[in-house]
Amino acid sequence: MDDNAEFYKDLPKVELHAHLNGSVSVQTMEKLIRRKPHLNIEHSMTAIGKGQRRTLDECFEVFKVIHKLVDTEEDILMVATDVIKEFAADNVKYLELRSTPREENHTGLTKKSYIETVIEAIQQCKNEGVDIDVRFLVAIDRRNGAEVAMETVKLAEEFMLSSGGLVVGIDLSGDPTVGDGRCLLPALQRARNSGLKLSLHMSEVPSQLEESELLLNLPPDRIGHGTFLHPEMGGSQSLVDRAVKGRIPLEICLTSNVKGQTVPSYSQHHLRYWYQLGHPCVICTDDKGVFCTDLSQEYQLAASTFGLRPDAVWTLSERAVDCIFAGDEVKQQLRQKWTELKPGLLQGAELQA
Ligand SMILES: CNc1ncnc2c1ncn2[C@@H]1O[C@H](COP(=O)(O)O)[C@@H](O)[C@H]1O
Ligand SMILES: [Zn+2]
Repeated sequence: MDDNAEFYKDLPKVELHAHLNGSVSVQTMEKLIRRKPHLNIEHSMTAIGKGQRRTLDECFEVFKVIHKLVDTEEDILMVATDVIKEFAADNVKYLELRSTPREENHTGLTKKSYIETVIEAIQQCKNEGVDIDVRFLVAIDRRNGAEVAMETVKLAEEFMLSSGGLVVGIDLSGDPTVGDGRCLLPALQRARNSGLKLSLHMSEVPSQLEESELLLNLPPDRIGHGTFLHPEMGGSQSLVDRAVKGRIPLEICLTSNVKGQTVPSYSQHHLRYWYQLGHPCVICTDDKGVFCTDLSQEYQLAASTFGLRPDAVWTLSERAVDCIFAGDEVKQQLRQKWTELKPGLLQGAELQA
């Protein structure tokens, strides 16, 4: 069954943890490099290939290189439309993209026009009839501190009201070894009060117990990674209890965690712990471009690592619908889609299993 790549590809999927600039494919990267030959950037600097590992620090160096290549509205429009179409081609039916608005003085890019451009890309894909529902989370880079975080939340609030439901929440991300989550609490609290949903990277590295506790108090609507939350990883039972009690879904990014070396191997991934608890876990890519993966491969990896049969894989993708930030109407539409597709897909897969 593990060789049955087609099943994973055909499986309708929900992607909830995808950083825009980490999701840029080789094909799009080629176009960007051609646009900016003077930067002397090579492919090996923008992606981590099969079997390769990097430290998390090195991963963040990769993002800096990509940011040099993506610094105009034109670049963002191309990157966002390409990324959306690639997810759609992988049978992702609902996608929440996240990205950190940047300003670039030399190109005239502003944080506002950055968000506008991503929204334009989403709308263009919709108008072209691309079969995917896309929403946007405005990202806070923890490295930039409290003031920028607050400014980002205010921008997100504006766009939540003006984007016709496309901007649905806030992401907290960035190098987990830099900055203090504590000072970001007022901004995150404000976002929550104004109706923005919160997806927060938490305990991606060890020794963030105190910060994780404070963030869990908000509480977030979803947790990114949560690698070191549970006691076997140096976390604590009270953190686990809190996540379990609130049924706060975990966004699980297998390849990202192993290639970034926060998890030593797939079989030791914390998905095992949380899945066994029956806790909501959503399989995601994180940075499909940087880590050279796609969502189908991530599902296949989860299945082969943890011995999941096709019906269990189906249930994983179906339950992901419960965790989206868009409203009940969208959830109903997606559930309908899953119900229609189920018989054809599962019968074939069970026969091959
Ligand atoms: C590998 N694990 C990770 N942990 C934390 N933050 C990450 C991340 N992967 C990506 N990002 C965040 O996403 C940005 C790139 O996309 P955007 O420019 O926002 O579209 C990175 O600069 C970082 O802030
Ligand atoms: Zn992430």
